Amino acid sequence: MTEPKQLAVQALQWTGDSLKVLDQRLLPETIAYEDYRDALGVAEAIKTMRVRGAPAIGIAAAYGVALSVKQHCHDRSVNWSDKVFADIERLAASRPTAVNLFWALDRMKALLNSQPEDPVAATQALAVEIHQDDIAANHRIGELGADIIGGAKGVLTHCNAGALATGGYGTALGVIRSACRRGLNKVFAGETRPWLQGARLTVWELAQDDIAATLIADSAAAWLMKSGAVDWIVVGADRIAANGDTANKIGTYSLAVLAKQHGVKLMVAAPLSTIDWNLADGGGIEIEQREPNELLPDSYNQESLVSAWNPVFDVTPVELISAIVTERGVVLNPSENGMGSLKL
Ligand SMILES: CSC[C@H]1O[C@H](OP(=O)(O)O)[C@H](O)[C@@H]1O
Repeated sequence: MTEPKQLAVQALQWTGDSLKVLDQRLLPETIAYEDYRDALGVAEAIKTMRVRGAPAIGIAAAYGVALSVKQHCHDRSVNWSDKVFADIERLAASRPTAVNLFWALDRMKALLNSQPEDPVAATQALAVEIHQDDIAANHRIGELGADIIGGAKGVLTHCNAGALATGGYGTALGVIRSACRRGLNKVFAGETRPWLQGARLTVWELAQDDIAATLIADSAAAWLMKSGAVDWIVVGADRIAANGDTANKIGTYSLAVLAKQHGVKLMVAAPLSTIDWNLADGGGIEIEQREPNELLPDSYNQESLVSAWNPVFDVTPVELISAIVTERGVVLNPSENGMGSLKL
């Protein structure tokens, strides 16, 4: 079994005093990194989806806090931590659904409230730790997920839950990478309208690792399942409630309903930082609504009669999920077995 290689192109790179962010709006045609030195810039990079993907959003926010501390902590004229906590609120307001953002900010706030002797070094070290822990978690998730889907005829994934959405290696794509190293040779990716994370990011990312993927239109998923070509759907997550209900990219819920109809199993692959233990079920998950112009062709944008409804996540009830895979372990049939085995 060959060692997994780190994807050459990474969503985030910490330079020691700035955060380089790959602008994913430009992929796959253009690989361009932007350099951020303050929290406001990082918040904007998250809001505009230069960086996207639940774990990657959390990691970027952690670096944003470290940049804020570096920027403000030498300003002895005011209580510098007030400025940092104001920046933390701006980071928290960038996108609402991925709980990893708030999980990372809570860890940074707890560190700051402990009043470390060297807050610059301490916050940078924690941000790096969050980043590296995510990569390690993804490799573990990949292996545990591959143990389950081993021997699958084919796998369908949705959106991009890869190295581009995480610290590296990926969650759903981590499972696919690990399974491909064990012989999986049929991977399908949904285009994932309207932002096209599948068509622009997933098939491109997998190709960087010499993994061939077949792109399908989102509307072709049912016909693909009926053909018998796939026996698993593997996706990431943005927020998993305590009962296992899962928020993920819009279209995941319809894939789950279709999977049940066709005897296909659904796997959710996510680090523990994606589980919101404070939320009993998925009913309370805030679903991000993005601008209509991300969906509407430009020609319609001037037409007042034409509008667009653009929720960018949906919630899959736990009853439709066959396996939830985390770095701490796997829950099979979570609606029957519960999520307790994943809790500290
Ligand atoms: C590894 S989690 C990636 C997760 O985030 C994506 O959403 P977005 O591209 O809008 O940030 C999508 O839901 C993926 O499953």
